[in-house]
Amino acid sequence: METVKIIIAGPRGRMGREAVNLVTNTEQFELVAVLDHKYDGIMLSDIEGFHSVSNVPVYTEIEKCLQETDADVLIDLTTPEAGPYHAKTALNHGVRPVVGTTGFTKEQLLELDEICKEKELGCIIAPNFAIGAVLMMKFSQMAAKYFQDIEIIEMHHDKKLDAPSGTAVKTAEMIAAVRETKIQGHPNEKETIQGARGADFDGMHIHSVRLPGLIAHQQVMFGSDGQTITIRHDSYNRASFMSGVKVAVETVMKQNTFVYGLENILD
Ligand SMILES: NC(=O)c1ccc[n+]([C@@H]2O[C@H](COP(=O)([O-])OP(=O)(O)OC[C@H]3O[C@@H](n4cnc5c(N)ncnc54)[C@H](O)[C@@H]3O)[C@@H](O)[C@H]2O)c1
Ligand SMILES: O=C(O)C1=N[C@H](C(=O)O)CCC1
Repeated sequence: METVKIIIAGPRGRMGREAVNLVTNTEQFELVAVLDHKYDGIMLSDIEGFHSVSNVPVYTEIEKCLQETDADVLIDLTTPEAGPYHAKTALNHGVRPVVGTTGFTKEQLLELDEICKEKELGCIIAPNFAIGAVLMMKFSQMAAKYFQDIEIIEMHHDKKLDAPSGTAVKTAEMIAAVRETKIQGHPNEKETIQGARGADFDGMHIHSVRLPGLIAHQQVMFGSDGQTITIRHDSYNRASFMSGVKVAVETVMKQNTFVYGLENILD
């Protein structure tokens, strides 16, 4: 495999730091630039925590970064505001996005799909890069064929911007694809405190927990007469996401389509 030249957006973030580690420690990957919202024009090695990373310029403007850098892939680990624009701009410059940033709307996903078709380029949007989380979603989809009453409880650290999590939305979408719409609970149920029953997705309920101490966790509960099943995944650190990022970068170089969800590229 030829060396893959990579830009990372959000390098100083919790995920971005892990991604810099991954890229700089993977033989066939090369970090060619980073995109931040400050420190334009300096080198990454001048920033605390990155002294050993040599020859990587910092940009604050994506257009300039893409024009001045010869890159194959943009890994985006930023915010729901910045991520969609970064992915779109990368594609328009012939650079393939691998996006971990969550909080994209359906319309934004559709637009990226259209640009991929037009440009014949690959793009991977993965709400969760942890292989265990992908299995949790697939197992939940399997269980939903037999258990139609479902509550999704996602639990994250309290610095998270979007709710529900991208993983919870993706799980609900995967379940909705195999389950007939069902309005759950008592037909006359009423919330005496707004939000008590969580968000409604096709009759399923999604509950978002935010607490310091947590990283990324989700349990999907299924109920039927006299029995329940709980399918749960826990990420205890952000290294848990990196094998998925590596597979996504390798895969996006080989295909020219839009992919939403790591389950679509894992064997
Ligand atoms: N897909 C996954 O497996 C996965 C796992 C963890 C987190 N996430 C998602 O990844 C994103 C980042 O998470 P995090 O915990 O690292 O957040 P974070 O707040 O620690 O990091 C985000 C970084 O993005 C930078 N940033 C913000 N706006 C920017 C811009 N316009 N240009 C360049 N950089 C910008 C910030 O300075 C910050 O360093 C979130 O959307 C989160 O939900 C996804
Ligand atoms: O830390 C976060 O933020 C995470 N977000 C993703 C989501 O929204 O599903 C995945 C796990 C970590």
